[in-house]
Amino acid sequence: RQQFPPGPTPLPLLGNLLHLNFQFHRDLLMELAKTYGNIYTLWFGWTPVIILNGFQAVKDGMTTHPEDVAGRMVSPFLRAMAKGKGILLASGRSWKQQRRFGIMTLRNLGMGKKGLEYRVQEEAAHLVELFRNLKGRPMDPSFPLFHSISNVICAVVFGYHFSDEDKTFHELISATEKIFSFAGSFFYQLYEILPWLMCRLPGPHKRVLSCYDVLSSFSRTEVRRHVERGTPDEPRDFIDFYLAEIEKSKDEDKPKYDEDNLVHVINDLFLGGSETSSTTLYWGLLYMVVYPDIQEKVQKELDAVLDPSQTICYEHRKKLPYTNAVIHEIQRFSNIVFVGLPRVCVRNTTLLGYPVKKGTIVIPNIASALYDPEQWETPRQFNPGHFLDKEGSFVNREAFLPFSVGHRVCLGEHLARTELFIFFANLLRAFTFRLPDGVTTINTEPIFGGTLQPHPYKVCAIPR
Ligand code: HEM
Repeated sequence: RQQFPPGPTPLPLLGNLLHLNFQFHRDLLMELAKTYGNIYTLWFGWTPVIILNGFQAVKDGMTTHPEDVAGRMVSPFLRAMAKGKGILLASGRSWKQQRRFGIMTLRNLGMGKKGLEYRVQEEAAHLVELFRNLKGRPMDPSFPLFHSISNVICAVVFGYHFSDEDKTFHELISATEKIFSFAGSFFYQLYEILPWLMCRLPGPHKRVLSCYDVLSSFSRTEVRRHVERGTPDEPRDFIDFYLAEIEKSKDEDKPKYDEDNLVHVINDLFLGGSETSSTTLYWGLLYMVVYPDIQEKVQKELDAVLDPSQTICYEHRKKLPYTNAVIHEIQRFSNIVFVGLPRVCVRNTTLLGYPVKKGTIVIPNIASALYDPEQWETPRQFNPGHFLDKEGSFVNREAFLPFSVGHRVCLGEHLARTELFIFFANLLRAFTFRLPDGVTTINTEPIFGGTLQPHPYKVCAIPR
């Protein structure tokens, strides 16, 4: 223990798990920093985990020696799921290659008339139509949001999008939801501590592994379909680009690209790209209902700047500082990825002055940056003013790190920002969101899972 930054005394076998009530709760982690400082150690059973707390510690820890902390923790459960392949749960050379290829291909797909932005606009228009057909009747927007956002990634990766009724699509969405809600649960923790036992026992962990297999077998079928169709002259979607790369690298000694990796990259894009943006928008509509004055101010700005039928582009954010500030505040305040994804040191290094050995797990507590009292005027209040100066112009804030920071910063950040802006602006231009008649209270506390989710709620989308 003496080799590590300080921390609460661990118990034999369980370490600090009792302290933590078997979960990494953002507020508890921030509370512990008051006693042990902005870098401290917790024991997860026999495994030490270093926590970085507060904007400065998260930023310095992830960017001073970014290469050294770029490994991903591949715990027994995550290994059983993705086998260290793809991007999200991979490390080392393979991760670097897959990530670089993913970024480059998303950039290529972003260009041209029918690029990523066009896909987002198309899905946002479809969602507006769907809400309009409800004619202001109460509805839970969670599923339609999830559907539209994951259809963006489907169009990009598979080259087509699913209809509202498609059975396969419903299966994929349900599998994704189950995977996310399992993360961090009691059985998940148990699997991490006793993998040799849990992998032999039935239970929710086995059902979630089958959900991941549902995703993988769908991705595999799509890859096969593309292979049978043959490589087109002009690649049309992510799979076309990747298959062309497999062809190019097949004569190398150690080919960098293969179908197995492709399946896991597709899963990562689907998992990373659907739940996150749609949950943020789900929070966004909830906050608009809770703060009708903010909703009204956004609508006034949209009406003043945009024609009613004008297609909304990401570029419009520059003329819509208040709307842009509200979207940033939705992301900051909802803090959906709460403590962030654990990293692993890939070599011996130093972290904020402490020597740290290769293989040590580090958690950059993103919530502590987004709620850092030294960085934000009113960290625990929903306040779009955090992103506005005295003249009402938009200001970027360094401590705004919902996509994390360093070498593993979110690969879909640009796509996510485009989605949030275009969906939010389209929805608020077309509708006023309010609670159904007779409903007077709404719960704004999060449910802890793979991401922080709002409690299910209903709203009426009243056409404007
Ligand atoms: C509001 C939306 C989103 C948020 C808040 C978010 C947040 C994050 C965070 C915090 C990480 C972990 C970074 C780290 O390890 O330090 C991450 C990784 C990742 N995200 Fe996102 N993300 C969002 C949307 C997306 C989208 C739309 C895509 C797909 C195009 C995506 C794909 C990924 C992938 C593949 C990784 C793994 C990167 C790696 O390990 O190298 N994300 N994201």
